[in-house]
Amino acid sequence: MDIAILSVSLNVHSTRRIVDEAQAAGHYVELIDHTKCSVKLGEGKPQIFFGDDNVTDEFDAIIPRIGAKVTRHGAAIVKQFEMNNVFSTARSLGITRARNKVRTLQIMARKGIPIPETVFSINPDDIEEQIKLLGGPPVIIKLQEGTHGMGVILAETKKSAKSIIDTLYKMDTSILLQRYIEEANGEDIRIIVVGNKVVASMKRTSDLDDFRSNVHRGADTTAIKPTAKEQFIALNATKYLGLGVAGVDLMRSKRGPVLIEVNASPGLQGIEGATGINVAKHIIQFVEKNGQRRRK
Ligand SMILES: Nc1ncnc2c1ncn2[C@@H]1O[C@H](COP(=O)(O)OP(=O)(O)OP(=O)(O)O)[C@@H](O)[C@H]1O
Repeated sequence: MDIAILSVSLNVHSTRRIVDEAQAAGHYVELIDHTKCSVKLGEGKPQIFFGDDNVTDEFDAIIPRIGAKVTRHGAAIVKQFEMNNVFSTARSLGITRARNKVRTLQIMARKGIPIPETVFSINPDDIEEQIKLLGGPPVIIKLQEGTHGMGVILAETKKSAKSIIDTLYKMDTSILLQRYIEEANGEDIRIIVVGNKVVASMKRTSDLDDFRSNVHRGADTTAIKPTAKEQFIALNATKYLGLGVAGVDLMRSKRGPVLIEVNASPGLQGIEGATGINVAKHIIQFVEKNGQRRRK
């Protein structure tokens, strides 16, 4: 097959892993930097260019690894490949939905997937009420589009919560407020779903002096077998968002597992290291099953 990885650089570990596994399986694989792609619409079939190269009909499948900073343009490029009937491991709608935590949680709430008690608002006159809706402090304050744990704040008192929330509202920053799941003890669970199957799972445990369990924040990782309920949540969340490949983050709260967020381009280094599972190979096998080989 001819496969394009949509990623900004081959120096990204996860991109490299996917390229290596695709080549090992005998596929032709090309790195397409979506930030250097243009689309021409108008007369005839829409054309996709990578620099000067017309890549409209070059690939049987694409694997998007769209970073946080260029989600909108990246998703538009994915959409164009989709509209031209090229298989993608992530639908463009899924990429944009997963990018925004409020959007993700709204969809999960409608579908009955358990999530932490969450409030979103932009009203600075009503902050005490909003904190009360979560049962009072401590509360978690999150940027709607943060990554790697940046933009996740624990406010332990009403005073600090009020001043932080007020500042962020006045700076026109989109945030959400969440109950602090203290009982999780700084642990969360990352489940990797590939094509409707749970292929790998790990527990991430935060550093002693941090509540955030992101690998980028120095969390420890161990392989786990998720419970049947956790697997159910991960598989359904991925399906509802429209993603073929996803990293689903859960926390174990006192009322059971709750979904924190879904990542459309999950990092592979942490999970492959913790579990010894070749996740990149699973992704390539998923592409082999679903990509339409073009007639040349
Ligand atoms: N409601 C909460 N209660 C307690 N801890 C939380 C809560 N929400 C998030 N955390 C902690 O903060 C970490 C980062 O949160 P979250 O995953 O929402 O942010 P992120 O910046 O999008 O991270 P990533 O880029 O890895 O997905 C989580 O891994 C978890 O350890």
